[in-house]
Amino acid sequence: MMNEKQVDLKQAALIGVNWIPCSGSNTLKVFNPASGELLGTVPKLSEEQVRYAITTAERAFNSWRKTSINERCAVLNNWYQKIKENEERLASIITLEQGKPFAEALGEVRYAASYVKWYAQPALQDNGSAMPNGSEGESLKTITEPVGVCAAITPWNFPAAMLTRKVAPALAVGCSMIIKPAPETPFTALALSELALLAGVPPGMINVVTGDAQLIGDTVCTSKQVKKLSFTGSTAVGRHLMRACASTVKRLSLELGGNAPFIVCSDADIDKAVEGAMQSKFRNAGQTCVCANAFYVHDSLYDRFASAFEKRIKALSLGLGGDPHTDIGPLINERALEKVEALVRDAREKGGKIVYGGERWAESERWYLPTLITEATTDMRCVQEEVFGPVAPLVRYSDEDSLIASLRAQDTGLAAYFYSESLKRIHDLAAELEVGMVGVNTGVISDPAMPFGGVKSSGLGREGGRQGITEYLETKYIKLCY
Ligand SMILES: NC(=O)c1ccc[n+]([C@@H]2O[C@H](COP(=O)([O-])OP(=O)(O)OC[C@H]3O[C@@H](n4cnc5c(N)ncnc54)[C@H](O)[C@@H]3O)[C@@H](O)[C@H]2O)c1
Ligand SMILES: N[C@@H](CC=O)C(=O)O
Repeated sequence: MMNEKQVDLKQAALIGVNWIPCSGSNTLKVFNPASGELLGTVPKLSEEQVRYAITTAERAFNSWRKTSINERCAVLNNWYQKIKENEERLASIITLEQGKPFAEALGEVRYAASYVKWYAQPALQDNGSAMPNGSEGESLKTITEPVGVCAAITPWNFPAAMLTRKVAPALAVGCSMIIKPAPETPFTALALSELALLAGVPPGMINVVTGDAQLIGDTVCTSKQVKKLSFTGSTAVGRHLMRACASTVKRLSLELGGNAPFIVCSDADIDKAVEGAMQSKFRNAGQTCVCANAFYVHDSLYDRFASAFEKRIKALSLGLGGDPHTDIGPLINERALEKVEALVRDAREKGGKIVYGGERWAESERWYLPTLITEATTDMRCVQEEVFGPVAPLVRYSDEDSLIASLRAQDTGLAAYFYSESLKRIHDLAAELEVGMVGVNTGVISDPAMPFGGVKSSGLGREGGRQGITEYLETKYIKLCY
């Protein structure tokens, strides 16, 4: 892994071909979550500068939309190659500003690149249809057109993948982008955008605006020039942006918070379930939107599952992201740590048994110990809310129908996981769970070729797969009489 000097962090915003440097004290400071050290700064753009970025994106859109699919896909392929050639550098930036172990950061860069490669396929694009049996003298058809200038607001937990998952399909169909990265992790977005320019993405097609979230959000949401907003982040901010977009009736994609149940059915293979639980819970120290949140374990194998899970959790090693032995990095900031502490305190007060962990790491206050809570109950906050940390509450259940009914009543609906060896149960449960994505006998579901997204308050729309393309297209119906 490289250090901050070796990776040469781009401390600027990007509008068109211009890198806007920091000036004076009007800057955002970016810290290394593992050490608290200042990594660098990016400028806080003014409203006028954000408006200028939008106009620049509109100008770029007006020529890029006329290019051929093959030309656009060739540029995306070049971008993919540049990302691959720079994967170690990009992964180092992610570890420095986000904290995840370097191997996970490298995994994220490859995952991010896979979206660029996926959307570089011309055959994915639906170019409309014709009605075969139109009446004599008329033709009925539809064509698709890029929606126009788009805005992407992205979170800190997957600063590379959440960006390419939006930008690649947008560019593929001809849209330009204004990107607002999370203030904690702007350098990954800036490095990816620099590589896009080097790959031949025309200036203005990708603009990175840094600064005050509220100001940038209000400016893009109320701009008539911006035709679509794609947001990934918390449900609270998603709701706010949805309201702000109402004035311009903007197209919206919202990838919001989850609370994924992980069910271990009475006929589950315990070893496989524990393996899946480890992968699903502790990736990025639990700071993943599709992380298993609470575990619902059938009474008949609760104790065996808990003891095998405990053994694996105790073997996790905490440390710096650059250390190849590290499984768990720091949490992103003090606010995140305090939230996890509050949820564990609440579980303890309500009778949860802290079998392992339950506090900050003695060696550094920036890490939270991987934590196992048994005898968790559904009234606990760590079961009801998205923990976003390395805490695994285990709820005991015996009646599957009432469990499913209570999960269906949840407000969130991003992902769900379950382990079972019965074909009938697999079929029935996958249908009954009210979520956008289901993992059956696996703890890992993400794939660029498949639609990612949630239902209920977990969001609107899908990213990835063929569906990810249609989010950036309008359909036009043409009736031609001759
Ligand atoms: N469904 C998904 O695909 C997905 C993926 C990753 C993360 N998430 C969710 O994101 C959350 C964690 O990320 P977070 O803490 O960065 O979320 P967040 O909502 O606080 O921030 C996300 C982005 O929104 C920006 N933002 C905040 N307030 C804003 C405002 N008023 N106007 C405009 N922009 C604003 C932030 O600066 C950041 O760029 C979790 O809930 C997680 O589940 C969801
Ligand atoms: N890690 C997720 C994104 C949300 O955090 C993914 O698998 O795409």
